[in-house]
Amino acid sequence: MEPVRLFNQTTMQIQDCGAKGRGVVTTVVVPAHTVIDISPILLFPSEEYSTHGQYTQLDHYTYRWKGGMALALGLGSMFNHSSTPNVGFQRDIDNGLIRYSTLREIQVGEELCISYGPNLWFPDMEDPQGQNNSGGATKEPVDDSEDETVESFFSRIQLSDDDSNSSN
Ligand SMILES: C[S@@+](CC[C@H](N)C(=O)[O-])C[C@H]1O[C@@H](n2cnc3c(N)ncnc32)[C@H](O)[C@@H]1O
Repeated sequence: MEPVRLFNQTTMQIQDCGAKGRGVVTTVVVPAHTVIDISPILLFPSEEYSTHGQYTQLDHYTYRWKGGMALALGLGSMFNHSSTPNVGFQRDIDNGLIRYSTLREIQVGEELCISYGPNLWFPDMEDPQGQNNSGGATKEPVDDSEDETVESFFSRIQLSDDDSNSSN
């Protein structure tokens, strides 16, 4: 696939990311803590999702949401997973939106990835030896408490630092 420039996102492109399929890549340096996308969501009520949606391609793209499962329209559905994400996201339930922001400075040509949480339903190509790399697990999308915000990301990093200090 040839990289596709987006009309509404002049600094991002969708491109082939090998075994992960399509992904989002930046064509400029993006500073840390920059909101890079706000995706409106399409809500599938719980009953409709459990009867139909979960048996379709939608199941690879939806986020857990209050009252059902949500499809992020636009760029939000194109972010691949990384266990060391460079993008965090925050659900805005009241407004039916997901906000995506960078967790660190991102360089030209880097892929933008979010964390899907601990229960992956595919083998993780970014982390083949990873402990969450259970490929084929039942999909269990992250819930609200697991949203990777800039704040939660940095507090998690802080915890890891503490852990490694204590084991030294
Ligand atoms: C929300 S979609 C992301 C966009 C998708 N790559 C596409 O081309 O439409 C999620 C799917 O992307 C693939 N994917 C995402 N992150 C991956 C990773 N780290 N390793 C392997 N596959 C990944 C998996 O097939 C997953 O079901």
